[in-house]
Amino acid sequence: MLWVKSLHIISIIAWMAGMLYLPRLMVYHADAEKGSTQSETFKIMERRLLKAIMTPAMIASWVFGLWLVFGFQMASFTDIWFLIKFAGVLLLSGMHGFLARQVKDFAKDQNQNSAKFFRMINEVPTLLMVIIVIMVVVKPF
Ligand code: HEM
Repeated sequence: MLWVKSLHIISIIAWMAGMLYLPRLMVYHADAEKGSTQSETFKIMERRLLKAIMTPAMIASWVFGLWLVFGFQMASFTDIWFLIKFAGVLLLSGMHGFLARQVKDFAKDQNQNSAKFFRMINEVPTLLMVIIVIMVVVKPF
């Protein structure tokens, strides 16, 4: 079980690193001139971060997390802390999908959102992470 938990935490660190960094890249990308070398470099950085790191890390986080639940009965859907954590994880996964959509829009030079928008969006994964970690470690409910 501790091996699976370690793999769970390792994959979450990789996923979260991307979830915190990708919107930050977009803050700068939104202000870069379309077609400029800088904008093209951001496109490559965003695509690689998403495809090579974030998506595999998200899948691994889910696999190891669900393994802890169903393989080792570490949590139950009747535990309030777990329901709150699970809701946080669903929102985080939704945010991942939203960012993947933004990467596609940037790749087509069709981004409509401002740097300020991405700066605000950048806070969402941080907030969700705080809630999720408190739920799973403190288990206050
Ligand atoms: C993807 C779906 C996920 C599922 C099904 C899941 C499920 C679980 C379960 C059952 C445990 C063991 C609980 C315990 O030790 O009592 C656990 C541990 C943990 N999870 Fe997740 N998790 C998921 C995603 C996440 C995410 C996104 C984060 C952080 C942002 C996270 C952070 C942690 C941490 C830090 C631990 C270790 C807690 C401890 O050992 O005290 N998990 N997870």
